[in-house]
Amino acid sequence: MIRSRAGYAGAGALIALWWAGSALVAREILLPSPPVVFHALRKILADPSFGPTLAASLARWVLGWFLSLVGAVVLASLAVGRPNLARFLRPALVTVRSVPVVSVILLALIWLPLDGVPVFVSLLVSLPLLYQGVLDGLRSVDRDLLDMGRLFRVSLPGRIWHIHIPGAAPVVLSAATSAAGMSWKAVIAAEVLSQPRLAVGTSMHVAKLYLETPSVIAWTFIAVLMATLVDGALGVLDRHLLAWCEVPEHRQGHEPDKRLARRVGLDQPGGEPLPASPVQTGRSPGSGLEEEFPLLFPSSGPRGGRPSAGIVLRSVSFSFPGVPLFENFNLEIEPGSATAILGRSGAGKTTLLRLLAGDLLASGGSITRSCRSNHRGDIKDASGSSSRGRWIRRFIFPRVGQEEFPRVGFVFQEPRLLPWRSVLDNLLLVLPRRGTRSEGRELRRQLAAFLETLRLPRPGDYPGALSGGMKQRVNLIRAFLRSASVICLDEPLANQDAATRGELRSLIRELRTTIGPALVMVTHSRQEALALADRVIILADQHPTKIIGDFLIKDISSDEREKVVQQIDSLLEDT
Ligand SMILES: Nc1ncnc2c1ncn2[C@@H]1O[C@H](COP(=O)(O)OP(=O)(O)OP(=O)(O)O)[C@@H](O)[C@H]1O
Repeated sequence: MIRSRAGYAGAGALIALWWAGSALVAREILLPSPPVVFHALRKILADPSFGPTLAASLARWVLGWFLSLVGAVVLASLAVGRPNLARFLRPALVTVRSVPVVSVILLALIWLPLDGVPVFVSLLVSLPLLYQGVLDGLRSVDRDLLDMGRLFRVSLPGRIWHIHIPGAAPVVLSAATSAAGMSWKAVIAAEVLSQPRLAVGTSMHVAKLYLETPSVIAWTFIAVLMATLVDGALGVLDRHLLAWCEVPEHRQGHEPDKRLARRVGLDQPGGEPLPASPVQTGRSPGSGLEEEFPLLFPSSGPRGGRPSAGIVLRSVSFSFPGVPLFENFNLEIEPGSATAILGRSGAGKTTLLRLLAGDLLASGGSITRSCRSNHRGDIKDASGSSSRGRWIRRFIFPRVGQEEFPRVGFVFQEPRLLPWRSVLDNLLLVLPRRGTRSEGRELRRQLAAFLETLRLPRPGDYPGALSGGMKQRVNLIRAFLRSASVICLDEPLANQDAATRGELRSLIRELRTTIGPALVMVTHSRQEALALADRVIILADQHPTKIIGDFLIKDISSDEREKVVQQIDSLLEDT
């Protein structure tokens, strides 16, 4: 209120100054008084050609700005992961940015028809700003979220819509607003010089020719007003888009999301949050998950059958530049087993997990994920050195891979949830889109009901409203959806307090018992490995690494277990 009062006072002072100046000059042709300009403004507004004139100028402006936005998005998307292309484009963009607008207009006058000049100028003036804004926006997108999208084989359009756009929007919008203001001024200047038939700039030029100073100032007012209105409209768009891609205050609390409630068909989504207690669904493998939640745990996918997958690594080689991590590396993960990988920091545990998950491609040897389908025998998904077919499948048609067994789920050390999406939408992201609206609604209903059985957060909550432990639960659930047949867990209990670790361990056991995948877990904690795994592997602290300990700890007596624990401890001390 105070700000707007101050603003009115400022505007009043400006008009008073103008009035006093015009009285002092006392020549209308040099500085007309406000009433004279107001009169000229009324005449312009009453003229039937005013609407079409303004519309034509706005159309040129918007067209040029929009083409520039499209060009900026294309160029920046290509340049974002390619530093050489970004460097290649830089001189051209710096040149365009540095050339005086009037030079651009004069050249455009030589090259283009009159109507095209303002559009071209608007495009060229906006392009460097928009390109830089989109590039900075895309660079600011969280890499971890992008990795998550890729690992869960979210389709390219899905990743663009759910991760890239919300992640980049704040930076892009601010650049788009600045570019819009600059290009409007450039359009008016281009119209003054090119004089297309219907144009604000042409009208100003004509008024100036006849020394109608009040009309020139009146048209200037109209131009300023239009720029202010468009700025305001962009501000509204800004707020709407930011509300969509950011986490507004009210979503961080425990307010019920009524729209979501309707979407999932839950009667009381805003009820008290369920207590964070260990999960007790009392299920066992094959206890009817497929019947109760057929869309989450399909029993008759394209290949059919409850999955029980294993992974075999044969003579695998893999290096990062200057770090030969694996050479002639062999490992076999049994279907349905739970394997813990221990070793010093830097030994290559996470890299091994990403190779198992298919996120990294081995440079040599073979990695075979296979599962026994109930319906059609063995199904294999072999990967080794990269091939074009595999590249196309992973990046262009990731859903195709997702529909196939064996599916691999991944649990990250940190939750990697989209902050601008609810828990439900975070989980839906990794599930295939349903064909019809009713199928989609049914999928959401089943997901919400499944979360309820697991005492997970209310589906409408946003990650910002959840505790670290709750977020990690969602992270775990996400990996187990769609009947994943192998789950890779990268230090899933790190950064949690003792009580939460206990709850998360219970959840992992529960999900494993209920869904039945093979688990491969990287951990630094011997206790965790012993609590969750039935096999412990220890990697040497050397490059290339090798397995220096491989212990089966399932169904062994407490004496044997004691011995194994001592051996593990001594190997971990030696590494
Ligand atoms: N993207 C990368 N580019 C280059 N080197 C990498 C990359 N990722 C990992 N490395 C290197 O590979 C080695 C193994 O890394 P990795 O993360 O697999 O080890 P880790 O055993 O999981 O370690 P930690 O327990 O600390 O997570 C390290 O020396 C690391 O510096």
